[in-house]
Amino acid sequence: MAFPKKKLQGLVAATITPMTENGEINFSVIGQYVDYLVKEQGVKNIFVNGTTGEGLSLSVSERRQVAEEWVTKGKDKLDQVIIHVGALSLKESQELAQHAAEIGADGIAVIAPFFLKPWTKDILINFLKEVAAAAPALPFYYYHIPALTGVKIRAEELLDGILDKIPTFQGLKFSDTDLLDFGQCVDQNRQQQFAFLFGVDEQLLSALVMGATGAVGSTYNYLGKKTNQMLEAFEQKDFSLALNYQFCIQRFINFVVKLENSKLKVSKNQRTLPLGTTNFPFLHREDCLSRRTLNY
Ligand SMILES: CC(=O)N[C@@H]([C@@H](O)[C@H](O)[C@H](O)CO)[C@@H](O)CC(=O)C(=O)O
Repeated sequence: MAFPKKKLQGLVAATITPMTENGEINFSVIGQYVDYLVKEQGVKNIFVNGTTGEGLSLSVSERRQVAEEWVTKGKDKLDQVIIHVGALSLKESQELAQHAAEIGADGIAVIAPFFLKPWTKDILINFLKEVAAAAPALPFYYYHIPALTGVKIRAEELLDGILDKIPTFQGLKFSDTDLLDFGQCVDQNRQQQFAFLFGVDEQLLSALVMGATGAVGSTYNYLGKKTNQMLEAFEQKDFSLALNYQFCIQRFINFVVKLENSKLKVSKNQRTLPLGTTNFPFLHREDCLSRRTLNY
C-alpha cells in the first residue's frame, strides 16, 4: 500500500468547477486556479467535485475529466488532491474511485447516498466499504454533511470500529455544526492518526479547540490567507487574535449570506480568475459570489 502518506492537515479548498457561459466546463483556467490558490491564498490542498464543485450535478465523464485536470495541473504545486467520488450508484462511485487511483490522486472522499438512504450505520459502512475497496491504495475520507444528504447517522457512531471495515480509512470531513458529535469523534479516536477536517468555515475556531486537524471549505478559495492567519494565531496560542480573525471571517460570510443572488457583485480588484456561472441546480449564495470571478 502506498500510504499512509503525509497526513492531510491545514486548509483544503473545496474547488469551484469553472464553467463557460454556456455551461461547459472551462478546463482552461484550472492551471491558473492552482497558481492562484498556492500563491495568493497559501492553500496547497484541494477537494475536487464536492459540494462547492457541484460534483453531483456533473456527469461521470465530466467528473473524471475535472479530477484529471486538477491532478495534472496540481502536480508538483499542490500537496494533496482529494477527489470526492460519492454518487447514488455504487458502481459509479467505484468507477470514480478507481479512476482517482489511476490518475494519481492523493485520496478519495464519499458522502452517504441521499435518495434511497442507508438507515443504519452498518448499511452505510457497507456502502462506503465497497467504494473504498475499488481504490485499495488510496486514503479514504468519509464526508459527513447531514444537512444536504439527510443521512443523520452520527459520525461518532460511524467511526466506531471503522478500520475493521475500511482499512484505508484516513479521516473525516465533518460539515455539520454538531460539536458534540465532532468532539466525540476526536475524543474516541485519539489513538488513531485520523485527520479531522471541519467543514463549517465560519465556526472553524470552535472546531480547532475541539481538536480539528484541518478544514475543508469553499471560503478557503478566497479567505485562505485570512484563515491561515487564524490557524497561525491558534497555533501560537494567541486566542484573542485568532478570535479576531474568526470574527472578521464571520462578518464576511454573514454579509454574503444576506445578499440576494441577483444583487451579487464582485469586488473591484484588478486581477481576476474567471469561473463562469454555476451549474444547474443552483448552489449557495456565498459560493456564487466567489465563483463568478475569484478576485485577488
Ligand atoms: C454546505 C456547504 O457548502 N458547506 C461548505 C462550507 O465551506 C460553507 O460554504 C462555508 O462554511 C460557508 O457557509 C463546505 O463544507 C462544503 C465542502 O467542503 C465541499 O464543497 O465539498
